[in-house]
Amino acid sequence: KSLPLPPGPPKRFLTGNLHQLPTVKQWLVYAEWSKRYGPIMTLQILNRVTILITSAKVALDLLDARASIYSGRPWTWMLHGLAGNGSSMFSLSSQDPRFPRYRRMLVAGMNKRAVRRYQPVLEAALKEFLKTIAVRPDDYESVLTTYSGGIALKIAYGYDITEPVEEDYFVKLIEGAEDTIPSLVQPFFFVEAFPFLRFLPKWFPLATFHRIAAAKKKILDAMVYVPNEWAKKKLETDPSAASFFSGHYFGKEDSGSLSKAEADDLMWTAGAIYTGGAHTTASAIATFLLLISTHTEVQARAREEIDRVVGRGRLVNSDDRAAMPYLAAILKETLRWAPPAPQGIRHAVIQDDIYNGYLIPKGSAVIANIWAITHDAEMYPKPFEFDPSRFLGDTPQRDPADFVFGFGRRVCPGATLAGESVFLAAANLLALFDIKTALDPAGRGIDPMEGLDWRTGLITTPLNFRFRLVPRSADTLAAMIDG
Ligand code: HEM
Repeated sequence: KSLPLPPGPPKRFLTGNLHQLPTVKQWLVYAEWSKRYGPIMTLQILNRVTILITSAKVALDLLDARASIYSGRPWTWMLHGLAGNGSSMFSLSSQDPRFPRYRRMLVAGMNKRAVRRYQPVLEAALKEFLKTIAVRPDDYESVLTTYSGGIALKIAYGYDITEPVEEDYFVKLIEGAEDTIPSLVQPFFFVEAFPFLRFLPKWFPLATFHRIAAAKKKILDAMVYVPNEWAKKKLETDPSAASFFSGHYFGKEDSGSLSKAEADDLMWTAGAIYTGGAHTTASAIATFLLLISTHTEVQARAREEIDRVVGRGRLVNSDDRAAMPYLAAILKETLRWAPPAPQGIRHAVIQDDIYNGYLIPKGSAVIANIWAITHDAEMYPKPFEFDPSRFLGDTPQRDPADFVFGFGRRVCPGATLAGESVFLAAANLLALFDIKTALDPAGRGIDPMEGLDWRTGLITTPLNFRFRLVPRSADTLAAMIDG
């Protein structure tokens, strides 16, 4: 206990670093701070300690190599207590007896073999996506969320998005839920440091936190309970409908129906697929569109690879993937250049630990700055350049998948599904369209990188950039998508 905490920006009495907390794109600010304070830093906000990690070595040393003690989630009054989200996969402590059960179910439901079974779902979603993005490129955020959210909903519950998609209840729910969890785990809520504040009546003028928690609880609950009820009803009328949910719903053949605990596990794990699957994959594809529209040589080389492997008569499918190393390199570089979850999800350390002479106190939140890791010039020279060739040849740079999907026992269980969905979208966009920058009224290309902004939140995404999709051949486009 006499050891120092890792260094960090100077603190104020009582409030610690509260006054310095960045409100937007925190990953950029923390990366800047690390130039001064090193790859492991402390932030103290009120009475809570957060450890910020900005190097691959420290992240792997702690979150992977010591995963048995670094795979918790920090407990907060807002998210766990007041919004009642403690049972969700994302919030559940690794010490909770449900944790290994949830993980087992999710890994079995989304491993390579399971994802192969989902091919028809992916192909149907892909065709819808290609048709829609061709006519609504400016609406890419919503079109992409519908693609990835649609896949997640179908796999999790067997749910088909209804037309018009903008009106579909579950799609609207995903779109509205984007910043729900991050907005609750903000360290500046005073109720975290002074839990007695939770007894303030909800109408009390200073009890804004109560009203925020109640509003967010509504959204979080709806994302789990509503699809759960829908899926149960659906199975009453159509017991053969295949999904993650139906695969577990009827219980094991010898034991009959589900126990209450099993039904709860199923509700939260299916909910995790729905919640985890929507914005992440969409972000990766949006970044791909941004980068490929501005890197014409990369685009030409990828298209040449696709035409060589597939020809021009059919859509690209998952079996083609192994024969497309250049596209694989583009997709690695896309995830490295803009990791969709730039700060991952906060871990917690469940016992006191010592690292390089520093104390990491039990209960600290631990944030791995994934963006800083994938922009570390020692591991990825010229990190701001988009250069897929860094992953080719005899000495490829390290696969960013080692970082962008998180760490230790919490590593993303949806990574295989994500890889497949992103590959199918990217490969077929390239196969069907010339992906070009938008034009200004004088017919000149607009550089989308100029003044580009990114969403702040758990999942980031490039905002409001424009591009054009010019069909390589109108006839083949219609035939291939409909055929
Ligand atoms: C490119 C796409 C994706 C990226 C970059 C990504 C990234 C991440 C990251 C960084 C974490 C946090 C891991 C940690 O705490 O260390 C995570 C967790 C998670 N992801 Fe993904 N993800 C993606 C797609 C998906 C998909 C498609 C699904 C489901 C269909 C999914 C489901 C989950 C779940 C359930 C967790 C929580 C795991 C836990 O708390 O133990 N993700 N993901």
